[in-house]
Amino acid sequence: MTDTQTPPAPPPPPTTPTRRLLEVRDLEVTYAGGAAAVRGVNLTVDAGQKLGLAGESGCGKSTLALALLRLLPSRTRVSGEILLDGEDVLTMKWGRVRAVRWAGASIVFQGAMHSLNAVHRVGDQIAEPILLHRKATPAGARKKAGELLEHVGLPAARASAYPHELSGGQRQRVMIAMALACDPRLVIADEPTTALDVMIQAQILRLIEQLVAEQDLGLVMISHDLAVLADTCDRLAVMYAGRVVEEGPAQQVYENARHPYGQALSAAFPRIGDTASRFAPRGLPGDPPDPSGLPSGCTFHPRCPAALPSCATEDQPLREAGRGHWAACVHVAAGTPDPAGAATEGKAVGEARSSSP
Ligand SMILES: Nc1ncnc2c1ncn2[C@@H]1O[C@H](COP(=O)(O)OP(=O)(O)OP(=O)(O)O)[C@@H](O)[C@H]1O
Repeated sequence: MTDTQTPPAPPPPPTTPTRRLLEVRDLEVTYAGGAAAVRGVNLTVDAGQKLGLAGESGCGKSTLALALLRLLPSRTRVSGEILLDGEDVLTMKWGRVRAVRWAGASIVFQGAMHSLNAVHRVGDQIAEPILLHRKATPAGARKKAGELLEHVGLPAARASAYPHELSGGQRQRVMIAMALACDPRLVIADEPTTALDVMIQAQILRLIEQLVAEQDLGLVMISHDLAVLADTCDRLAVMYAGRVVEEGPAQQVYENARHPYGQALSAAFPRIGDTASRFAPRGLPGDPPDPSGLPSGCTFHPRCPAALPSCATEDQPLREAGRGHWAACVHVAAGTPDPAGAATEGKAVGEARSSSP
């Protein structure tokens, strides 16, 4: 060997394997009265990843969130798989479900005033799951409640306050502290900022982002507001009539939605710097369908400005519309242009995508 010989290539840097926290496969939820609220949904969330779920009222977002922790009414039919850290929530024994509810995954519900108990001090409410799930002493649970309050930006002394003594933003911080009480790996936030003014909304969103990054949590954030989700999340899934009709990188779905429903939703939430033509709301006629009697074919076709005759009879699978971007639309399948720009010919889910992107 001479000293002019090329040295061997250094070993590749070690890569941290991604940890899959949630995998939802073919989830179907039908309420006792026959409402098919969630239909064939596939989703994944990895540690440190933030998934936004968007869609109009009634499209099944909250039903999906409740299904994740088996919080649906008892006569609801649920099928598919919900793998939380590899364990199927749908087939777990109840004792395990109860354990998983705080420590595996927790939910921040919309409207903190209604979710908190008005007659108990907020510190006691945060301490309760710690006492139940962490075998802590009352003093230890109270201490941890104070620390959690400080972690979400409130003085520990506010533990002695009742919910009505706090502002809306402070109550939402309490809800977030409570959701973190048992160190969950996944947090589901259902409209966490809906009732708050814009400034407080921004603070709560930044707090959620900070906590996800610090603790390498997985986040499923639900909102009807695509702009809020695009600003906060890495990926966006758009639901319509119980199905995910579009999914992809958050900014890409927001800026260049490929499903006409995603486009309509995106146009309804203009952003700063929009041109006048983009700013003008495009409007979407009609209402979402009743899940007890869904239209045939693509369920969006009665409201779709780009519907073809075949859409009334043929539903479309999610197809790749761009890198990591999927949409269930005949125009993606055919590679025909759409109002948002040039189309990419799509591969059907079965061709290129296993359960989820
Ligand atoms: N307990 C229930 N029994 C029967 N149908 C229900 C029940 N809860 C919800 N639904 C129906 O299921 C569908 C989906 O509702 P869901 O609350 O999941 O939608 P959503 O997208 O979360 O709406 P929102 O943004 O208004 O909360 C709706 O048509 C709703 O009427």
